Amino acid sequence: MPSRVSDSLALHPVFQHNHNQYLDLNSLEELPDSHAWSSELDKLSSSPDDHGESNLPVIDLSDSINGPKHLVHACKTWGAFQLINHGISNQLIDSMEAATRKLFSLPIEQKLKAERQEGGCGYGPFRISSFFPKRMWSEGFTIVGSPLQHARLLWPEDYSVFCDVTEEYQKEMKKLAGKIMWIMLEALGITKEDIIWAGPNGEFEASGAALQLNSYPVCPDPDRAMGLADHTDSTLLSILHQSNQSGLQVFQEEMGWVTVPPVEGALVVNIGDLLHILTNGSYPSVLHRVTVNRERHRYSMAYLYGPPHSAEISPLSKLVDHQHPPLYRPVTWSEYLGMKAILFYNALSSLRL
Ligand SMILES: O=C(O)CCC(=O)C(=O)O
Ligand SMILES: [Fe+2]
Repeated sequence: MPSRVSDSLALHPVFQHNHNQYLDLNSLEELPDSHAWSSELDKLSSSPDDHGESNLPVIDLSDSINGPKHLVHACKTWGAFQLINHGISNQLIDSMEAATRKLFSLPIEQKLKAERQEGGCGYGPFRISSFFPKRMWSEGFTIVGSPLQHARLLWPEDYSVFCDVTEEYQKEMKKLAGKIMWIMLEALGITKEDIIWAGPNGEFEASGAALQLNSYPVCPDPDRAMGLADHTDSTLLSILHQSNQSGLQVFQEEMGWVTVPPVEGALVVNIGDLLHILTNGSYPSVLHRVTVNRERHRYSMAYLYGPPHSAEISPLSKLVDHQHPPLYRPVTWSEYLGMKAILFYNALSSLRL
């Protein structure tokens, strides 16, 4: 049984890319055939229905009267929201974004020194790339715990700046994720005693997480390319910072694909599959994807938050009764990552009772 998130990422490797996979996207003037995406590759109709102004709710975490109410409504109807006044300093977010830009601006040969091995941490394409015959217009960097080992390969002389900001960012994100969890759960009548793995103080001390840094270079033919194909996250929830460039879209039943524009100071929160299971479907996970553009390089930082590695996640007993039977069988995060690596879109439904 793997003991950590990084071990289970490594145990469930994705398609092994060879080096010519790593075209330097920044230097291409035409879209290569390998990256020419066709609409059939998307699960849902992929016409980029840009609804202009997003209606994704913006929630003010400092508003203790209305904030929680609006947050819960957003979870039920959208599976996502933008969060402002979340307490993470602009300075920390800016420093983390600067570190992300610095990383991706390294020459490709340098980035490949920290190439992701066997599906775990490091530099490489998105893990979900294996499910698609075409490549996505993006590059990623996955961090679980300390990035020291990889940062040393990238910047032998000067790795501590990257490590310090990354560790501080992860620490703050973990606190924020725990806070959001309790707002969501308390609204459903769940208390600290109901979730053993929340720990004695309900602080989710043993929770697991990965920090996924993403880069979407300027694209010569954005209408035929895909930054990140539609997917749900295999998390409890994910907290995303997007640089000042739109591209993220969430799928909403009535509206189709809706663009989530960057809002000054806001973090985007997405519900993942494990919270969907835990809440017996009350908070559905949200399908999302990323489009690219020809004007500006886009970056994002996704904090992927999950339960302790071996905790069994199943619908909370308080949310289950005769009228509401449990919809999913128990699963650990590790097991679920393994299922997602094989079944992808069908992983969640394969757990249906
Ligand atoms: O870049 C984005 O906006 C989204 C990234 C994302 O969905 C992910 O890393 O899972
Ligand atoms: Fe995602």
